[in-house]
Amino acid sequence: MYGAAQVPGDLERTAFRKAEKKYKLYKTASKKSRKKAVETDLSDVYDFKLILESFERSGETPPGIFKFECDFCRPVFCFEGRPGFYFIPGALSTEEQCHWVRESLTRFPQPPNRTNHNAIYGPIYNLFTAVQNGKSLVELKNTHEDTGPSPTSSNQDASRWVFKEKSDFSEGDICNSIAASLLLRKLRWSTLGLQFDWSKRNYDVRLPHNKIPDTLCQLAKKLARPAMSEGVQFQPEAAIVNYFSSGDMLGGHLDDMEADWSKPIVSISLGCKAVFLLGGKAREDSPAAMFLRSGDVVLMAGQARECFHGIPRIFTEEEDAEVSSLASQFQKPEDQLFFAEYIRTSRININIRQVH
Ligand SMILES: O=C(O)CCC(=O)C(=O)O
Ligand SMILES: [Fe+2]
Repeated sequence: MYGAAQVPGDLERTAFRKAEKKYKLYKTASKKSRKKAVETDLSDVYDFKLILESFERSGETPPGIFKFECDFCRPVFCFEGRPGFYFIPGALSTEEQCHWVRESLTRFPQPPNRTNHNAIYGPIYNLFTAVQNGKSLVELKNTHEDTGPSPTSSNQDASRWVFKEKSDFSEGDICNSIAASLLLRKLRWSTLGLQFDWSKRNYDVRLPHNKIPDTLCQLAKKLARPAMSEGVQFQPEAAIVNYFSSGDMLGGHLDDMEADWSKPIVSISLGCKAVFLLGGKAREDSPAAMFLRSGDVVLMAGQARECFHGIPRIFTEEEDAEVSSLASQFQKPEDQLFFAEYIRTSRININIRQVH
């Protein structure tokens, strides 16, 4: 799925790679002033917010795009010549977006769900609470000390990582420490339901897991409807949550580890605006670029499942991110400000899959 082996020379030459280079973030080299994003030519990027507004005014769509006829409660758009790809602009209300941002930062990274931090620290419980309380994850030298249930249970004889307040430890007692706020910044993915094993690039059904939360399951079933055949229901079994901060990208890839490609991947965008590339079945095919905003939903089913896609860019500068109205919802009570602070410069993508 991600980072499949490529010959560097070939990679540079493909149309997909060219588009990635065109849209990725470049910063000015200036040492004196704050580094700024170099301006990107975004004139070829489809903007479904504008397409929706114009459709609501005139009933018309731009060349190459049509409104998909279905009984979904919001307009769904498709590209001519790209079957199986559906774009639902503004599918989630601001309230729903807030809810899923909270869940993505609090509940989704909780064990037995795994995150990119597992490999280094073992399972970490209550990361977001630790951020709110200004804690650090510290590696204790003396592992005989009884500190109660450890956030890491993987290896009792080796080091133990526990959250502590700065005032609770002296540098001599510990080997290493990392601020919880930094761990949250470095959170890159979490997996829900059946656990995806990145090293084997497959689902490992033997790994302990919880079912996808019921509310997410219900939402995904509803959102999947435009891409489902009559009388068939989407069965969410796994989800990957991607967390992006400034400069992060998701390289062109296929999601091909699910058994039935007629079933869609339901992909929800939250937070900062991004550019999404939808390519063809080969990396040599020119991709279409489109903005993804908070609340947008994309479905990829059937032939679209065979198409390379990726995120070359997220916009974290205030003037481009289009996230301030979402962030302003997290004002009260006081502890909600951590969500606002996070989402102002981050993007979260929840993509839900039927595995079998
Ligand atoms: O972040 C996105 O919108 C796309 C994510 C994606 O393609 C994936 O996780 O497979
Ligand atoms: Fe994907």
